Amino acid sequence: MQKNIRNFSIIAHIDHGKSTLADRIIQECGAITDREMTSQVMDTMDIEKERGITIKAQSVRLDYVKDGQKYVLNLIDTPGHVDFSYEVSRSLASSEGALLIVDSTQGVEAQTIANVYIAMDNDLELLPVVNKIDLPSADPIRVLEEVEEAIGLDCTLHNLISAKTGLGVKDLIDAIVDRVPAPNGDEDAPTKALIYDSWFDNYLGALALVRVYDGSIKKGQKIRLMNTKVEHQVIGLMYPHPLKRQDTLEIKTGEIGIVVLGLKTLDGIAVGDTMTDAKNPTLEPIDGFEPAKPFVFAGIYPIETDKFEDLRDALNKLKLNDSSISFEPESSAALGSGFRTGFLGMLHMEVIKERLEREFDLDLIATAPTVVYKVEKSNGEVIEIQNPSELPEPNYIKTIFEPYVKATILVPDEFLGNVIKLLNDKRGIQIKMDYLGKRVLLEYDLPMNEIVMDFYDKLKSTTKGYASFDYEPVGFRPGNLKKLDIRVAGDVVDALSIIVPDDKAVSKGREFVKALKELIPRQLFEVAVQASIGSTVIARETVKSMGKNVTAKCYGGDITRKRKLLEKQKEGKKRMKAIGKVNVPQEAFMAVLKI
Ligand SMILES: Nc1nc2c(ncn2[C@@H]2O[C@H](COP(=O)(O)OP(=O)(O)OP(=O)(O)O)[C@@H](O)[C@H]2O)c(=O)[nH]1
Repeated sequence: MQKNIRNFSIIAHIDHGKSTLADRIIQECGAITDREMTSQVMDTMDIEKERGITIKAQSVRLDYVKDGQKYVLNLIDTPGHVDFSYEVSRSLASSEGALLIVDSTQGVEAQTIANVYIAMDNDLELLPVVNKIDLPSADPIRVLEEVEEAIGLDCTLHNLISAKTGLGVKDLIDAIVDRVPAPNGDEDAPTKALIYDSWFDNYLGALALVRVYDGSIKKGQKIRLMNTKVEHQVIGLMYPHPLKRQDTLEIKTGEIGIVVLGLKTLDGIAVGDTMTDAKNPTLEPIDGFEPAKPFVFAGIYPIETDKFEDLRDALNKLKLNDSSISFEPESSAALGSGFRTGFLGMLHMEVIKERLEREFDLDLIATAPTVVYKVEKSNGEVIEIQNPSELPEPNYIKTIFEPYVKATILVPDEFLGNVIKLLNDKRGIQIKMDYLGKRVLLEYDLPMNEIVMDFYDKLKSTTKGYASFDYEPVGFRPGNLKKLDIRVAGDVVDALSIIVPDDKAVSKGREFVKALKELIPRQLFEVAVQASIGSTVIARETVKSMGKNVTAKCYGGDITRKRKLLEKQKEGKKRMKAIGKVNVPQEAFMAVLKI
């Protein structure tokens, strides 16, 4: 019965306690015993546990009794990091309400605001929840005032909780039942369901997590995916649960559930697509479908050239689970054969690289990440560039367009000057500036490439860690940009080319070669490191020759020490790539991020 269903999400800034609260709600509903409750059931991936972040949205169906009435609560966990904001918006679209969690010792942060905008776009009932009230520094009254001021949300009705101790959590669940609206789909209409997550299970194959809006999905039904237009048979249906999923024959109107389609890949099961009945389809898909698009690209190369096929296999396997990764073979004069790989953002890139190395035992070199540029050529043709080295010669280019984002930043006013200076350095354009007590809320348009570079680290260090930041893409704009090449021992190293604003080309070039000089180890000969634009050299540094054998110091005496040194050298080599005669370490390919 729809009137006894409550679909809700939890939104919060990173570390404000979403996962902890989700675990506590699950426990309170008795879905998991204390013994089963390992540390944070909702974060299941190893890397999630290690880094303490939520990458994939997890959902769970819970039973709850209030005033003698049985309710089904569907808790839809959302990822916390900006890279995964697409999944946040799909998760929120599947709910009628959201708990807005704010840490009582921190207050509203950039991501709180960004997520609230998404929730408001989806007309969700927002329940303000102030967490961590067990901490001595908790200041819930100030935090509630801030929520009212920054978000304009009426906080007369609110919940004060400690997700850690469980204080206030039962009252919160009662509030969910009372205040989150029940779904009100048309039970007799053709099947209409939103895929809001999909993943790959080694036993069951591709799985789609859906929210049913109208009609129902039945076991054995032939369904159609409206965007990809493919049809599949429903092999099985389950209700989601982090430990023990429950089989069912039907997912009814207003419910969420997992659809087993018996497919060997995730291809075509795109998050955001609408699932309907193949014979009696609904007329309109659920709107707002746009597939998750990679925004950041980097070259990934095996250090040992014969591992190219292994890398391809590994990427194919990861893609089964994560359809947002894209990759195509590319070859680099400097690095050999590898793949140009697309990611949702920097964290996503780090996670994938780490998984490739850890789960597939590969030694990899990654080039500095770059955004996608659109180039209008003199002949009118428009091309997309995922790799700076693909940029056509200047006389073939009419305009280069670069992607922009809308950035939301919250910063204590004492650091406002630093942050505005940083944003100006990063070519930011101010849209909005509002005071929020002792903090300032800034909205800026920024070239995305500046964020891919070390914007976040700089923001943190210039504000002693007190600023918070979130962003969303807002399309392409023309830029005055040039390609900067790096030559090592006279040869252009394609994997080190970058695209820079014209007026910063010289200073960037100087800093880049300085950084490289420090990173390229001394060789047996002198190595020139130069920056050039076209054929003009704009900066140069020299790596002096080392002259001596590293083991020479050991006088041939202490063999264990000598072996250790050689071992160390070998370790060092693992992460080096020979470019011509010069060994270049991994760090050099990332050096551009630090200038
Ligand atoms: N003292 C105290 N600590 C809490 C409370 N709730 C969460 N924490 C701690 O705060 C930290 C972050 O909590 P998480 O639940 O991982 O935060 P999250 O919002 O899920 O973070 P992401 O999944 O990365 O977005 C953890 O160390 C928790 O133990 C609370 O009520 N009181």
